Formats: sequence, structure tokens, C-alpha cells
Amino acid sequence: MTSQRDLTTTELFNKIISNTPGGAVVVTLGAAACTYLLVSSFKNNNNKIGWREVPSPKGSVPYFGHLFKLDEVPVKQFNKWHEELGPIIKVNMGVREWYSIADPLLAHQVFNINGKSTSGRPHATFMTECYALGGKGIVAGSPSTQFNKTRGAMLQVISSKNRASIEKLFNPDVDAFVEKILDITTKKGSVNVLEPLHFTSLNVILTACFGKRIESTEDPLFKEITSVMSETGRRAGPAEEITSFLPIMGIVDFLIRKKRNMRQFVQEKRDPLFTQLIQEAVEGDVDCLAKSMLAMEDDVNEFTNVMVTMSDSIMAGTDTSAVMLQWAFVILSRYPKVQQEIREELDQFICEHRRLPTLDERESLPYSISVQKECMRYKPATMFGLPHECTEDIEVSGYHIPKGATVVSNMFALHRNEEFYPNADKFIPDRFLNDTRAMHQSANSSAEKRDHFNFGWGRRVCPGAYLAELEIFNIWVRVFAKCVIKPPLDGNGNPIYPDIDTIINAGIVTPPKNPIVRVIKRTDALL
Ligand code: HEM
Repeated sequence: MTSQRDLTTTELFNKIISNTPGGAVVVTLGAAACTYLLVSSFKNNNNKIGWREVPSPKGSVPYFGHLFKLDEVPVKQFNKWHEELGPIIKVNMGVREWYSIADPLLAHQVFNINGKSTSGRPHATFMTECYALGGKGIVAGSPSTQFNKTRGAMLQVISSKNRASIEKLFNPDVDAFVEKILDITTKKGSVNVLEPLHFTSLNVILTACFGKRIESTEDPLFKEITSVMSETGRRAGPAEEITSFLPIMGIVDFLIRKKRNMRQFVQEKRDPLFTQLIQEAVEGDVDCLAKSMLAMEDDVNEFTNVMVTMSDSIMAGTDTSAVMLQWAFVILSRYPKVQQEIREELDQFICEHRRLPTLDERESLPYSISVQKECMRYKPATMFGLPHECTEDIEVSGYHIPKGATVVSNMFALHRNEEFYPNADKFIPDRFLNDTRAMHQSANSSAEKRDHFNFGWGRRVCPGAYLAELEIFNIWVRVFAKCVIKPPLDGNGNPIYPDIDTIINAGIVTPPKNPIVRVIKRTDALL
């Protein structure tokens, strides 16, 4: 998921206009409005008799819909509309109809009970046609035999049965991460955990996918991967994919030869990088996802399918885990007593076993597990997860959602639902004290039994949830066994508490504004 900052609607249009041969835009937008008015006057009414109409906010304008109503962080406006109109709303994103769901039970009905009809992905020129090479891999494709088998292969390889071998590969990086944040704090007085977490998270995925790690941010491979990732994120973003919302802008895309340009990027930058990584993985002696997939049955092992799946994993798995951990650092810097309880519980395990616990032993750390889950509930890593597409008309709670609609789960509203989470606006560290279940297992339960909804839904539920949980757990126990997290200090020695109210729109992910803390070495560490 991308680390590129999203654009406001106004910025987005300015950018399009500045990149486009002048008159074309004016002609295009004029034509767009006329075409829309003409077409919409012939359009059938989607509301079937006897079904409730999904409420839609006021202020939708022809062709552009509600796009001009959205600000830098669209989910905030969506939430205001949900407060006014209820748990399901229809927002016109240009010509696309987005149905946003803010209630866990309703979301379960939409994405799980009706999963057969709501598990498509909306078509996008870059992601579907260019990046996914016409539907390969997992993220951008719609369910097919190859898609199901590829997801299955990933779940089989990145699973608890391979826990020990996966974490053995990445734990040296986690140890290095802890040393790095301690060292930076010693030298500079505080540390911005964004970059070290991004680097560590990338290495976790690289070791799982290719059995390979990067030594430092100066490594040319690191620079190449981050450049390809950020270019992929930019091209998948709304400014570049504007034709999905305003198809008439396809004329502009044609004039600036956008699709050819997208294909060129994939062929000249993305494909050679991943081809090389996969070849090195095959020649190496470390077990990894790429190698395992290439050794599997026909539907999975086709080279382009493996290549896109590896790219999916890096794109979907690096920033999401890093953002979750950034939030944990900034939240916990404000809660010294919570950290003390985390340390006491962890130290008890270390005293008994003379080593750190593994994820399989999470039952011994109910408080830590509860705090991890509460951090994820309190500050979700994404705004809307990834959008799904309805491939058939469906009916939920009397509402009709038509074929072709985009359906999104509103992560912020879902996690502040008072019926599911009493005092939802409060950070309650022991909220999940009686729920030490693995998060990836919980993610596959019915809504009432889930801890949180960060890993999405149904047939598309995040296949990397186990790896994410493994990474989070291993970083967590190493940090709290050795360190105390504190807020940075101003010139007078007063704490500057990190801002936990501002949410940044960084594409799909929503990181904190300035994840700057002090990480101090524990003087009473047992290991
Ligand atoms: C805290 C960390 C993570 C969060 C919050 C997260 C969240 C999500 C969400 C919300 C989705 C969309 C689900 C849906 O469409 O309903 C998703 C999909 C996906 N995630 Fe994750 N993810 C995380 C870590 C990872 C990791 C580590 C990997 C790497 C293996 C990964 C790989 C994927 C893939 C391949 C998909 C696409 C699934 C599909 O389209 O069927 N994720 N993730």
C-alpha cells in the first residue's frame, strides 16, 4: 500500500491541468458534463421496488458527484456523512458509486455473507491492466481459479507452521532496529521511527518473499525497491487514475500517452527488478515464498503470476505494518503505566524461561496482546482497506447495492462503533484482555467474534495478516524487553507529546503526523 501522500480534490485537478495540453482540459470537462447529463437522463433507476434507498449526501453535482466535497483526508467527510445519514451511504466519486459501510454487522453481511458477489476489485487502468499484467497476482485481480490458488499458496507458506524459519530470517533485522532507535535517541535526543520501521518492515517482507535482506538504506537495492514502490504507489493513486472516476479524462490520457507510459514503467523498471529478485531466490538456498510458489502447480507457478504476487506483497505489506507500529510508538509514549505493565508481564516470562517469548506463546502475554489490538482499533492503518466491487446486484438489510458499485469498509467508523466497542473514543489498554486469539484467526470469524477489522473482509481478507502479526509481536517483545518509550523533550526539558489526533492521508495508509519519540535503554533489562 502506497506511502505517497494523497491529493486533495483541488490539488488533484490542478495537477491534471498542469500536466495536460491546455485547451484539452476545458474541452474535456465541458464534454464530460454534457455527456453525463445526456447519459444519466437515459439511465435506469437502480432502486428496485420494495428496497430501501441507500442515503446519499446532499451536494452531488453532475458528473463530478461529491468529489469537490472531499478534503485531504476523505474519510473525515465520509464520517460526517455517516453521522448524518447512518451506517451505509452512497457517495458519488465522479461516475463511480461508492457504498461506504460503517457498521460491523452490516459490513459482515456485505463482504462475508454476500462475499461471492462483493469480492471483485474495481477496474483501474494502471493497477488492473498494466501493474497486474491483466489480472495476475492477488491485489488487483478479481477472483478466478488462479487467484484462489495463489492466495491459498501464500497462506500455506506464510503460516504458523513456518513461524520459526520465517522469524529466524528477520529477527536479526528486528534486533538491529532496536539498536538503531536507541542509538539515534542517544545521538540526537529523539528518533523519528518512520524510516527505521519502514526499513525493517521492508526487510521482513523481503526475507519472507525472497530469503533476502538489505544491509542499509545506502544499499542500491534499497534505493531501487523504494523507487519502484513509490512510483507504483503514485501511478495507482487518484491523480493518475482519474479516468476511473471521470472517464472522459481518457481523452487527456490518450493525448499524453499515459497507458504507454505506465506499461513502459512496468516493463523497464518493475519487471526487471522482480525478475532479478526471483532468480536470486531460486539460486539461493533459503526457503521463501517465491521459491515455494515456483515449485507449485500450474495455476500458481507461472512466472508473471509469481512476479506480480511478490510485488503485491511488498506493496501491501511494507507500509501497513510499519504504520501500525508507528501508531503504537506514539500512543504508548503517552502511557508510561501501560508500558510498565507490558514490561512486568514480559519480564515474568523472561524470568521463567530465560528467553523472549514467541508468537505461539502469546497466551503468556494477554496484556501485551490486548494493547496491540487496542492500538490497531484506536488508530486503524488504512482509511477504507482496499475497495471491493459488486459483481452482481445484492440486497442487505433491505438495501440494494447494484452490480458495478464499489463497496468500501470505513475503517475509522467501524472501529468507533459504540455497540462493538463501548467508550470507543477512549484508548482502553485492557479492552481485549480476554481475547488472546491470533489476529489472523479472528479476521476470519463472524463480525461479532472479531477483535478488529484492520485486515479487511471475507474472500479478500489480508493474506499477509499472519506475517504482519509475527512482525508486530517480534518487534514488540524486543522493544519492551530492552527499552522505554518516552515523548521527546523541548529545550527546557518538558515533554512534547506526539500528536495522536491528526491523521495523514498517505495513499491507502494513514500514519501519524510526526512519529517522533525518545527510546531509552532499560537499566533493569533482564536480557
Ligand atoms: C498491519 C499490517 C497489515 C494490514 C493492516 C493489512 C491490511 C490489509 C487490508 C485491509 C487488505 C484488503 C482486504 C480486503 O480487500 O478486504 C489487505 C490485502 C492484502 N494484504 Fe494486507 N495488511 C497488512 C499486512 C500485510 C502483509 C505483511 C502482507 C504481505 C504478505 C500483506 C499482503 C496483502 C495482500 C497480498 C493483499 C491482497 C488480498 C486480496 O486482494 O485478495 N498485508 N491487507
